[in-house]
Amino acid sequence: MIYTCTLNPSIDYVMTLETFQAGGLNRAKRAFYYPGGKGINVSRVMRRLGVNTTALGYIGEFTGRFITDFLDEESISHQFIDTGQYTRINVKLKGNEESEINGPGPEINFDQQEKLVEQIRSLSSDDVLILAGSVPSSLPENFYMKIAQLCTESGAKLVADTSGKALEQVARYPVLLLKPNHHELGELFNTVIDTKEKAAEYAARLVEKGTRHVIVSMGGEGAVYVDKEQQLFANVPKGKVKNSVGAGDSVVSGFIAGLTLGKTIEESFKYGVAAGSATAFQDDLCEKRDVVQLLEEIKISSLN
Ligand SMILES: Nc1ncnc2c1ncn2[C@@H]1O[C@H](COP(=O)(O)OP(=O)(O)OP(=O)(O)O)[C@@H](O)[C@H]1O
Ligand SMILES: O=P(O)(O)OC[C@@]1(O)O[C@H](CO)[C@@H](O)[C@@H]1O
Repeated sequence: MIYTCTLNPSIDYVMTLETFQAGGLNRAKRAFYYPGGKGINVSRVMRRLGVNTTALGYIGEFTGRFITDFLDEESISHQFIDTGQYTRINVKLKGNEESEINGPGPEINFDQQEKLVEQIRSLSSDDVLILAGSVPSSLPENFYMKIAQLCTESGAKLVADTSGKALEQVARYPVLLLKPNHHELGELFNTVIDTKEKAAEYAARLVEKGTRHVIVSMGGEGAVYVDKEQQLFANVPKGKVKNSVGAGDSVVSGFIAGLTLGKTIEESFKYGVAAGSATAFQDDLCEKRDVVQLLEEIKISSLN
């Protein structure tokens, strides 16, 4: 079974405006409400691509119920732990440029932490766990590392889409897939990554540490894939970016969905990049037909 884990889910309250002026009254033209949080986005995209997952993590109160109702509606199974506190609402403003205000997380007490640890401890080597998004400040700083350790012990395959300290911690474990963007990868190695060659060079260091697949997304500049055998570059399709929220999550979803459906690594990488761009080009997350349509615009070339 494939599980996603979102420690800090959200309702994404997306508002479109002509322009956004800080310090003034702004009126939105349109507003959308989506269940959010990186792991939840991965569950939603994978479902659309024909792969079922179970969503894990913490939710609470009516904002949490909005998420479970939405996932039920989309036939996505979930086993969330109830925090008894409001799931946050993240505000996404789409004016002349995109601005985001992400809420803090709830207080997760020791019992609630242990419940998640138990869920993860019960996974087996047949399972994949996709861990994505921020860690609420009430959780120990090494919580991602604890999860990585549990997966290593059980043999469950771990996928992580994170940054900063959490990325540094999970990269010490034998992870199935890491998908930093080029800024996050640069931050990890205290450097600036501004070319595909440099992205491949630093991704290869993660592979040396034990990660099986690394994808470095570089926004509109393309994406790089590295494993022990190959280093690939994919261009991204041309189009108008309407919404970058969830684009990175869609890359993870497309790649893992591809592998699950029996595609080759190269095809799965292409599928991931197509899913990322298909999400970037529309208001909500991508639909399968949009992903398939973009595939022919993506060319894969070798970097080694
Ligand atoms: N200008 C663009 N044109 C086409 N596709 C894009 C563009 N920007 C982003 N994408 C798509 O979105 C994917 C992820 O983008 P990015 O590298 O910004 O990841 P990220 O920072 O993890 O994303 P997120 O905004 O979801 O956090 C890219 O690999 C690509 O498929
Ligand atoms: O605060 P975090 O956990 O880093 O990010 C949360 C978030 O911005 O990420 C998703 C897009 O990737 C959104 O659905 C959600 O609002």
